[in-house]
Amino acid sequence: MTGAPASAAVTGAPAVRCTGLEYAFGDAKAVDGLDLEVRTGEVFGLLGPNGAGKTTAIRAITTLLPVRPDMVRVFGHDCAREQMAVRRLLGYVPQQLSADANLTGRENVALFARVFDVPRRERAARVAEALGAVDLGDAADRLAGTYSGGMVRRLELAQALVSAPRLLILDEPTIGLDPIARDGVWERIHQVRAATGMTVLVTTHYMEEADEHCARIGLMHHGRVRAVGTPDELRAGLAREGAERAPTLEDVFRHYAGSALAGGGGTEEGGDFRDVRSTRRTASRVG
Ligand SMILES: Nc1ncnc2c1ncn2[C@@H]1O[C@H](COP(=O)(O)OP(=O)(O)OP(=O)(O)O)[C@@H](O)[C@H]1O
Repeated sequence: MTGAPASAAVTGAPAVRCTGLEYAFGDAKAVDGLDLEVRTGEVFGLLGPNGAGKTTAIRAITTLLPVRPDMVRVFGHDCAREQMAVRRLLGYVPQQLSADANLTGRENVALFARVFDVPRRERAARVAEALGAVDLGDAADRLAGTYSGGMVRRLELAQALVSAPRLLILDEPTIGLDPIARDGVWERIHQVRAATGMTVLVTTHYMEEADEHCARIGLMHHGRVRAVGTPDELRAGLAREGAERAPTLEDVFRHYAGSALAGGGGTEEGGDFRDVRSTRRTASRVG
């Protein structure tokens, strides 16, 4: 991938800083005093049960939901006052399907390149580069509607990467995928991150995925982060509280959220475009 764009105006600032972030839908507080810091260059996982407020927090960070000044900063830029500056630094893969089944992979990514203002003369090369980075070069000219579930997610990853973001935000990128397709998505994320130094903020229900792929994890429950640390720190923290046996991350989660998270799941092939659409519809209904 092309290297990250010029460094942020405010050097030394964390990739994301939320300070007392609140967001309510009517009377219902979806995010309720969230404090969160995502360090530059790390993969940070926001973990929590349905309704914990993960997606709402993510949408506030992406500037898709309005927030008050000084509640959320991205590389030092205030999400309330400097929305465009924030957006220029972001790549976002939402929970909802963002690829169009009736366009080819290349056309889907090209559309994002236009929306994100990739200079016209660089566009074709950047689109090809993004598709190559997620291993879709050979399938680039097929309709996305013919892709498997894993390919659809990788296509959405390419859409988010085409603008060479400094911060990639992924909302449950592997939901409904089989373990092989999940690994395929993560492999590409790690490759691009290693090449560009981009920061990754990801939400997931999958404990084992967070354990394996995230440098640090924030456990979210009822609109707030209840515990934060590396997976080892979180386990060690619970052990110090007198757990009878060596605690697992699942134990840590139960301790803070009082319930379990989802385990594995998905079909062997990672489903197809329609499966992805219906899994995510179901997921958003459940939420
Ligand atoms: N558009 C909306 N209108 C009203 N309430 C909403 C809306 N979006 C989310 N909520 C509510 O806000 C709370 C937090 O939802 P959110 O989607 O942020 O949680 P989540 O942790 O992302 O859950 P999931 O894992 O299911 O995606 C929930 O109680 C949810 O029902």
